[in-house]
Amino acid sequence: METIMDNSTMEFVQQQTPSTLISTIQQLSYWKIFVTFICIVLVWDQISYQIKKGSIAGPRFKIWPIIGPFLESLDPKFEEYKAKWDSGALSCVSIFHKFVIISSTRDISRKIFQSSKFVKPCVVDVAIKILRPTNWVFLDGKAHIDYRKSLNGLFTKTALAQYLPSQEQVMDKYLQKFIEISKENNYEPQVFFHEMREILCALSLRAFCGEYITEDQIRKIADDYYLVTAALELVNFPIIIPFTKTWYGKRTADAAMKIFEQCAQMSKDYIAKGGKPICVMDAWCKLMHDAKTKNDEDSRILHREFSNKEISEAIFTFLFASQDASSSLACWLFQIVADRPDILEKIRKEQMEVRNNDMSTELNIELIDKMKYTNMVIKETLRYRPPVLMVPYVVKEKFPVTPNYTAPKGSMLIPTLYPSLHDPEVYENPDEFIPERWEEGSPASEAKKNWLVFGCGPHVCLGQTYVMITFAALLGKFALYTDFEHKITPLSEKIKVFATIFPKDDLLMTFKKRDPITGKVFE
Ligand code: HEM
Repeated sequence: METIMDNSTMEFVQQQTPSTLISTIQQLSYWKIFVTFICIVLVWDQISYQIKKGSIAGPRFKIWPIIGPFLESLDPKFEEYKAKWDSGALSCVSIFHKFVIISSTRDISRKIFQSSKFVKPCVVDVAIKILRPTNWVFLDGKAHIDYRKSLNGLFTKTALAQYLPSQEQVMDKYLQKFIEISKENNYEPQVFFHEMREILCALSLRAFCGEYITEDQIRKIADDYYLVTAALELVNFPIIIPFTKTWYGKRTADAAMKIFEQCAQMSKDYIAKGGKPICVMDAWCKLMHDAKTKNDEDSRILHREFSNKEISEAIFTFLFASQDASSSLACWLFQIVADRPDILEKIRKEQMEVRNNDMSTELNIELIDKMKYTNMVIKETLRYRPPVLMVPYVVKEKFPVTPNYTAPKGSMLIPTLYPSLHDPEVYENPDEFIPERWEEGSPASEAKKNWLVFGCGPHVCLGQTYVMITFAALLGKFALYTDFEHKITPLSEKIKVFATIFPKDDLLMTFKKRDPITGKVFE
């Protein structure tokens, strides 16, 4: 029934309402105000979630009000991620005020990677403090593209060839070390997860800083680096409080960058004296040095004089980007190859052939180019167990991801890599490890769009060629000079998520000395 009020009644109500409201509020206890406020926040939290969610997959309501699945995110599980990817091409969760959208198809993931107008890489708040706000990785748009152009030259095949001799020395040293550690443990399988992280850190630091960095400095950075990984976990307190994870992480990063600054100056001096580049820093200093004398405007802009601080921050980002992903690859690669003696045998055969059975052959790019089968094993490992499962981006402005869904500004948009790499239409029996699927001209090798291991678009991995070359060299040498065994446990094939992914049993292995010519194994 409609109620009709005359003018005088209306005036009365208008005059009375504010004071009635104030007196009603005055009569409310603090407790009632508090409860009302909480109710409004809870209702708003649910409504805001519904609006942002729209038609995409995700929990019908925020089961845990406000916090969402925060507690689950403290201990991420691969199986839970997988269930999320399987739930829809786009799915969502909301944790506190953050709305997170996950894409699981190849084409939507590629679209996100390539839409720098709408998205930029998303980092946890504390990363800006640890990597420093001045760091190049936080650049966006044209500034980022221009900076990348000046760095791309440090990771070309020609440049990488210069770093191989120093890397080979590191491989030889750790080969002996792995054998000694195993011998001390009577060749009983033991956890090799930490050793894998250490060798990868040492390999990177030698490639990046050459001989300017000492063995002690390498060991110190390798030992402490896990503090940086822990500080940059997805869920961490954004303010740096003394003696917390983030504080230790920042301290470690600052100490490493101080060392890199000193190395940068040594490299500049060496190149100024006409030295030949043998590491990333040298290659960078040489580009800067040559640009000064070149009559080429572009090259002078790209290779302007970078300060030692800038170089040190960039080198730290290389270490940061490589350390976890490369360690993950190393763990899976050694486990998988050790568990498949037929594959190991083929690698050994190829390694002997490319060296013409001459064990004095030193590593070089031509040699690595010939390691076709070894390369296929590495590619298949990256496909089978991609170290990076997802790459978080943040939406800069409303982004029409599909014709039916627009991602709201400020939300987190996460393209995933795993589903594209396990797509049964491209990779037959995707959950089986089959290096031969990478033969030239095969469906897998032709499906370039599915190869998202290193991302795609303007932020595509700077180190991808470095990864393929370094690992072919590493696996080849270990296959020739060691006999390695892996102890299979029920957890070996299970995936543990720690920034990247690792075998859940932390890789139980043992290494014995092997004669590459006769195949004789020494105890
Ligand atoms: C198995 C090892 C590695 C994997 C799986 C991997 C994967 C990735 C992925 C998925 C991205 C994000 C790409 C995107 O957003 O489109 C990335 C970025 C990056 N990676 Fe790697 N990476 C590896 C090793 C390395 C190494 C060894 C280096 C350095 C030498 C490196 C340097 C970088 C850098 C600097 C970026 C950021 C590039 C930018 O923002 O412009 N990565 N990597």
